[in-house]
Amino acid sequence: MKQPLIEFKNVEKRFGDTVIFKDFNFSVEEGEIVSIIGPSGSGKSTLLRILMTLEGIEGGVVRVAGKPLWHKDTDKGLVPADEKHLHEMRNHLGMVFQHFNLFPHMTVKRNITEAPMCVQGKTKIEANKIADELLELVGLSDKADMYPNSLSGGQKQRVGIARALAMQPAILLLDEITSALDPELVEEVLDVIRNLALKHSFTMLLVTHEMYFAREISDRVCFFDQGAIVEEGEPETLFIHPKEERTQAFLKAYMSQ
Ligand SMILES: Nc1ncnc2c1ncn2[C@@H]1O[C@H](COP(=O)(O)OP(=O)(O)OP(=O)(O)O)[C@@H](O)[C@H]1O
Repeated sequence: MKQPLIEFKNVEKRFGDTVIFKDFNFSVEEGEIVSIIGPSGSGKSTLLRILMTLEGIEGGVVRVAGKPLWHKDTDKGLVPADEKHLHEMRNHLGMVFQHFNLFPHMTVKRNITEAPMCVQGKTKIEANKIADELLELVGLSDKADMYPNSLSGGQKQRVGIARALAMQPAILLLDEITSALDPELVEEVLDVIRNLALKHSFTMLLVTHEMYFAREISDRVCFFDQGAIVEEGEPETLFIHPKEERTQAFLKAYMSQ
């Protein structure tokens, strides 16, 4: 059987005494576009942060491309896989953050070429070629030599997407990428993601509050509450005929906004 690209198995995650995930199971197959929706504080961002090993776990297994991110040590409990292995895993994942996280002292182009050169050992010529193609993809070829602080929020986020794609990841993780934007800038960013989904068949895992967008582009939508998937399914089924009361109440509140 084909391995999922991402797999959480019986995962436990706590912050101090607060349990975020208990016996949590979740997976994403290659080629799938999965959206996670749900109320604030339900653990959606934590899920992505665990994948990026920005957060640890207390139990269970998280696998990326079939390989675990942590292993068990008899004295220390769960410890991250060695740096070489994590480095390899991170190459499978590209993350776009809510607040862009661009390097302010680097030009747009350098923001995109930095990781391919420093992490993947690409030459400047190779990295520049990738950056030029990606800047074209996100419609910002004319901004290559500008610095992030001279761009609009929507343009910054499009650079954020290009930067994540520059590492040629197998999956793109998108953490509420439009929630820090003024409403008139949201569509230009969503258009880039639409294009990736429709024309490039990219595997994606999105945490989003953009319900209409999740419904439009996802293969599967998961409604998350209190660290658990309450309900999941194809968007048309989940959005039109949610079974669970919690899903119904959440969608009613969000879709009427
Ligand atoms: N570093 C941390 N230390 C302690 N608690 C944390 C930490 N990070 C997150 N939490 C808590 O974990 C819970 C889940 O947070 P998370 O950010 O994953 O939720 P979310 O569903 O993404 O919320 P939102 O939609 O508001 O971004 C929240 O109760 C949050 O306060």
